[in-house]
Amino acid sequence: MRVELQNISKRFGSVQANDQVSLLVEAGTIHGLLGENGAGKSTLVKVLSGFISRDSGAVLLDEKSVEIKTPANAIAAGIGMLHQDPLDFPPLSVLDNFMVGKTGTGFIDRGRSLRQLQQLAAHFNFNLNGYETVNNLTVGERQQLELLRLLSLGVSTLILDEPTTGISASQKTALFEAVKQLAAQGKSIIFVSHKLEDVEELCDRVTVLRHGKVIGRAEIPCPDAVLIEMMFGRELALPLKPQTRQSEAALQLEKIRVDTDRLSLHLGDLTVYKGEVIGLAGLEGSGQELLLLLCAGLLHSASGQMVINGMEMTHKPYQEYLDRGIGYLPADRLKEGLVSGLSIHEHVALRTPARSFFVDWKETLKQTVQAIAIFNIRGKPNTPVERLSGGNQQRTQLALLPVPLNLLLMEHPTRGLDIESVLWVWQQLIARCQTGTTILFMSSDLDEIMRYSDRVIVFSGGQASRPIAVADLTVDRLGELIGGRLSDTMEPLAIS
Ligand SMILES: Nc1ncnc2c1ncn2[C@@H]1O[C@H](COP(=O)(O)OP(=O)(O)OP(=O)(O)O)[C@@H](O)[C@H]1O
Repeated sequence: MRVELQNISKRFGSVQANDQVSLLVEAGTIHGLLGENGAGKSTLVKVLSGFISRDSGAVLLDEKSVEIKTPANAIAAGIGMLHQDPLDFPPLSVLDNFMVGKTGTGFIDRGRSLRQLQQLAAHFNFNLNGYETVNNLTVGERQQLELLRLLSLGVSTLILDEPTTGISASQKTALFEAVKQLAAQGKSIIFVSHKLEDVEELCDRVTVLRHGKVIGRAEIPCPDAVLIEMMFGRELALPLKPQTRQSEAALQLEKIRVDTDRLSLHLGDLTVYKGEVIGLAGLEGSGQELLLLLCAGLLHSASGQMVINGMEMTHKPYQEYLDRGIGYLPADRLKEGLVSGLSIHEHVALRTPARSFFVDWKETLKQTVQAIAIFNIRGKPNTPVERLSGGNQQRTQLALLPVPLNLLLMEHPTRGLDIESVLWVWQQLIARCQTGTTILFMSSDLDEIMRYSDRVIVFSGGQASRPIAVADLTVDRLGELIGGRLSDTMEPLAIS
């Protein structure tokens, strides 16, 4: 199906999110939509998929004007969207989720739906069990399920909003294979992404948005520098991470065991040094999150000892961790890091230690204005955090970190951020390391782990490898280590 958006405009209060945006996607092609955080990409695809109503402009499918006011209208018109955070029902089974949205002659045939699910899954090489609860699936598997559901509803235009964030390398390969197959069958695909390597691999052409307007279009292949110049209006330089000398210990762990309902984490002896950056690699749920939560004081160990900056911290209350300058940056910015409904100013007030019973709103407003300027946040003191774009939410989280910061624990620090924000975030973090902050971070982006870590620990099923110097690794080797069994490939950091 040929999809055309003509002069779409959409305003949110004072923000012109889309300003006369036009986009043409020919049937059988994959069209990339690029742009910095807040450029207006999600707004545009939400207009097309019926989640947002436009102020003006037109949508044409196969050259006929259509009115799309709801997601159901969009599905009826053959347009489906795969959201970055799957919009499914986690307590229900895979099959129940697959059947959502199916309308028929009164009752739905579960047996037939199951067969359809199995056929589609086999066709795309997805490993989905209809009776599994969606809660137990990885983000990648939930995405596969949603893709099959949309296909079973007969969509001929598929929108993918940053689909490679949070999925494993093999899931990405399977997804890309499926998307290429769908395009070859004549479906039109819109691919929203920040990752230029993904765009290069998948797309036929791209449209670049900046400040709500179309800034340019390009055929792929196209040099990264040209796309970056279009997205940001300038060239970007990679921040360099100087090598850290291993002198003073910042974090010492001894024979740690952490037990949760899902997983037990076993760690042997580990020393991390002041100013060091340790990358935690592994499939999601392999234990790296538990290590971060333990070091942040948000989870207690069942056994073992933890010393941070020379202080015994095992089983100390959370407030002590805050007092010692230990910061934690969760991956889910809006659920765990920030409080939806509160403004940037209210967050700064919450973070500021109270000198009296009353909040000093004048003083905290001054601090907020300063933080907005220093961290280059696109928002006003009274902007509710959920209205900020992903990159600006991350800048706000960073602005709220304690000073001084001795130990920083981060889950996916740059997930969903545009390239400029990624570089900016790491510039700030490297500067912090040079003043003695130690960083432990987990990421599914192996390039990020290789680029910024001094040493890498690979996790698998609750076990961790000994730290490996990045100089002794390549991205491919790291991928192999993540995919393999620890005992086969490297020395584990397990309790002896
Ligand atoms: N519901 C909303 N209410 C108010 N402002 C909004 C709303 N949704 C988006 N905006 C604003 O519209 C602008 C465009 O946002 P949009 O989410 O479309 O950008 P994006 O290119 O998808 O960004 P990102 O890459 O960070 O997801 C931003 O300034 C954002 O803050």
